[in-house]
Amino acid sequence: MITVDEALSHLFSLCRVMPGEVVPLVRAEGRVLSDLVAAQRTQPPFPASAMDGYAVRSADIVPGATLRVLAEIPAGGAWHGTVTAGTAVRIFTGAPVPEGADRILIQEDVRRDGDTITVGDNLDESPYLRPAGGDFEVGDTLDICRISPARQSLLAAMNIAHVPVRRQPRVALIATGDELVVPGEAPGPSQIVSSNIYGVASILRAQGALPHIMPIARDTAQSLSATLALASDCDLVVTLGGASVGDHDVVAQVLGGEMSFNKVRMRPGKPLMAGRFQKQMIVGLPGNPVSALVCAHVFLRPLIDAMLGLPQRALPRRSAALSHDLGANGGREHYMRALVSGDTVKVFDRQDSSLLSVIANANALVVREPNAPPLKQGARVPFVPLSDL
Ligand SMILES: Nc1nc2c(c(=O)[nH]1)N[C@H]1C(S)=C(S)[C@@H](COP(=O)(O)OP(=O)(O)OC[C@H]3O[C@@H](n4cnc5c(N)ncnc54)[C@H](O)[C@@H]3O)O[C@H]1N2
Ligand code: MOO
Repeated sequence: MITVDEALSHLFSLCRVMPGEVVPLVRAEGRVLSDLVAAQRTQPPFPASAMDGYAVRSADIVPGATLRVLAEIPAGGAWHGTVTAGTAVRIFTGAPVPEGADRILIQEDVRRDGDTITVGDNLDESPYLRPAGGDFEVGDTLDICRISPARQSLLAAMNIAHVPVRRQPRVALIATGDELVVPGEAPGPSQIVSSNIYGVASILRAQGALPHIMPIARDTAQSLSATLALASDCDLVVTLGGASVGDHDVVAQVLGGEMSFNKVRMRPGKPLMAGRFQKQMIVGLPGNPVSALVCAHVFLRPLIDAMLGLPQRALPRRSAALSHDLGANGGREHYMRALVSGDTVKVFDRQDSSLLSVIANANALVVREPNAPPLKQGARVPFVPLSDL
């Protein structure tokens, strides 16, 4: 058995970075840049007013002073004169600040009477002037990253209408097992509803992949091979179940010999396997629903990031204080379903890898090293967040 870190390194070396494509800016959210992108313009392109008020010379601003208003500049407008001693220009937020002015006096601080303003006596001292290039300069770059909503707006402001991104990996998901039916179907007396695949698909989608749920493969080599053939145009195949040592664990039987590894010293998730089969990358997840979901977080999320050209690294960890004592760990790294609130974490009592109702209420996986000793309430433990906390 290999460690979780070793398994991740294998996954990174098995995968290939996706080719690039260009998408319209409106389609770029959540995608990953394939190249750094350079701003096509400077923002603001001119010194701009940050408030509605009057462009003035700060030397003129003393309580009670009167200034003559020369012109008016709305956002999008321009005035090519100069603000000289004793004058002001009416200006609005976002408009270019005229020559000579070094301060915007907000309109709340003046009294206007025809073409004259009188400076009030309780002044807001901020200059309210945004210098040209205060946000970014032409040629400034956005490095390779996932495009968040804010970055999408930044790209727009940089005047990037078409964005170079990595193609989204198409991931075929194949549930295996004679006991499975699809949700909505009437299960036979010894059948259950296939469940883990839907959560795994969501995890992949959130990471930027395009999951495709394939027909259920039955526990025969022929059925699995036929379903694998349907997935031949996918960038990654993920099987669920049939990975362990049983007589009917068909994934292990068909693919096992070809895999780079087929057991990881972790709990849940021991029967995880991965390799290349007929040139295609395959990851075999264990069938137990919680094992599949935990492995999707711990392995598939970093794998998808690596395929998208992002840094090869494990999920980031945080830490919190235990709200109770916790027993010693066994020989496998344990990813325990837990609930973090504020700076404390409660590890759920029931950790069986079949319990979807438990992981459904978890927002974190507390990570216990192999053979870790018992811990007292208040001890800090590392955890992997499963959702925004
Ligand atoms: N003698 C041993 N038995 C088992 C071992 C072992 O080392 N020696 N490992 C155990 C561990 S750990 C796990 S995890 C499971 C994983 O086995 P498989 O990957 O072969 O999964 P299956 O046997 O196909 O299924 C396990 C369990 O999960 C249910 N399942 C499967 N697919 C789905 C699905 N799509 N949706 C919902 N539930 C699913 C299946 O019915 C089984 O109950 O093996 C242990 N055994
Ligand atoms: O390793 Mo299994 O995934 O514990 O149930």
